Amino acid sequence: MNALARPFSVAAEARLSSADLPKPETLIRIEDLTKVYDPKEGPVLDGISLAIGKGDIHGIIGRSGAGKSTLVRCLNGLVAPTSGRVLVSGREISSLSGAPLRAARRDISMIFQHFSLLSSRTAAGNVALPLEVAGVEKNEIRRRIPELLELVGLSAKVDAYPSELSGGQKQRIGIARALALNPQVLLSDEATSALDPETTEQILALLKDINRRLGLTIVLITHEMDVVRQIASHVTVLEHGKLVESGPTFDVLAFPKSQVARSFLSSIVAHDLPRQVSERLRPSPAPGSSPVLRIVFAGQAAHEPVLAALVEQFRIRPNILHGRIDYIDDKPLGVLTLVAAGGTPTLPGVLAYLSSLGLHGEIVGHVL
Ligand SMILES: Nc1ncnc2c1ncn2[C@@H]1O[C@H](COP(=O)(O)OP(=O)(O)OP(=O)(O)O)[C@@H](O)[C@H]1O
Repeated sequence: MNALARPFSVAAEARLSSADLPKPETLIRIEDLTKVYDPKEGPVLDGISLAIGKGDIHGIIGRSGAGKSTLVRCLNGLVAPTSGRVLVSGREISSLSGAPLRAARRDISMIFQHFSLLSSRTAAGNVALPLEVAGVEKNEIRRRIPELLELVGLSAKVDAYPSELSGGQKQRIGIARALALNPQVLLSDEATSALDPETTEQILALLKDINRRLGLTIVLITHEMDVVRQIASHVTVLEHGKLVESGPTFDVLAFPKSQVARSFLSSIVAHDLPRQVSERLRPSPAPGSSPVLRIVFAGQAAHEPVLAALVEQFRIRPNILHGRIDYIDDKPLGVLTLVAAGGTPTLPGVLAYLSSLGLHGEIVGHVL
């Protein structure tokens, strides 16, 4: 297939945005959640309301100190909110304590950045731990361990101690342990932050696979938008304890409103200009210059013959510089950058035309 035609045709799949699909059953409901640790510091979480669907992989992203860990710890009752409610499967976690809270927590397990494995126990011993604490019979534990280790691809390491395992293998054990009691929700607190990019990709693929096979709902906190792009079906952006943006990952990343989400789009399109062009790029038009136009193809308008319209309607001679497709939640997001020769006088009309199609058009600069 012609590489330049690809953004148009594949983007058609994006028309089936998750926004168009029937809404899944809500598993986690967060209602007007506020947390104040120190009244002198103000709220760390400020009026957060959010619904997370059953079977979703929901990314919570924000800069350091935005309140991500606090929010996730409110979901399993490790942190008690100052006001507001958290309901998981209709059960109000934020009102529980003691034995009922411990019982509810069996349904909501967690994996951590530094794995939190017991160094004195083998892989099998670590996976057995939650089963032992829950009072599961020895025979049943013996049956479950190989099953769980197989699920995470580590059957061969049953007798290995954590010191004999790589970071990725330790996290696999952490995941097997977290799944031991068949939870409905898995919370992931920066679970790939200590891993190299290749191992991160493998662990994210494993989480996605487990999500699909078991229908497990995953809530993951991260400061890396690329983790969200690779795995999350939905994303919530936190800034200074406030929810600033939330929705299907594709929609948030393709049409970002917050600075955090916008910076992702800039990062995937920032390096797409050939050096000969970027060096000649000027912020303002000059006599004889042509604008450099970047078009982001996403959503409804993928079937429109945009390039033909630029030529016929706006008398532009497009010179394609770069085309690229990224996949977000398995949906394509296409970016096309071109010199719009002869297009300076009609630029406002071009941008209005793209906008009327729901496409994002942007003037990157001007070249002579
Ligand atoms: N137990 C606590 N007592 C007092 N303040 C706390 C406590 N836990 C977190 N905070 C404060 O709450 C704010 C938000 O912290 P939190 O860990 O929730 O943010 P975060 O987005 O997860 O940050 P990071 O990415 O750095 O882990 C920070 O200012 C932090 O110092």
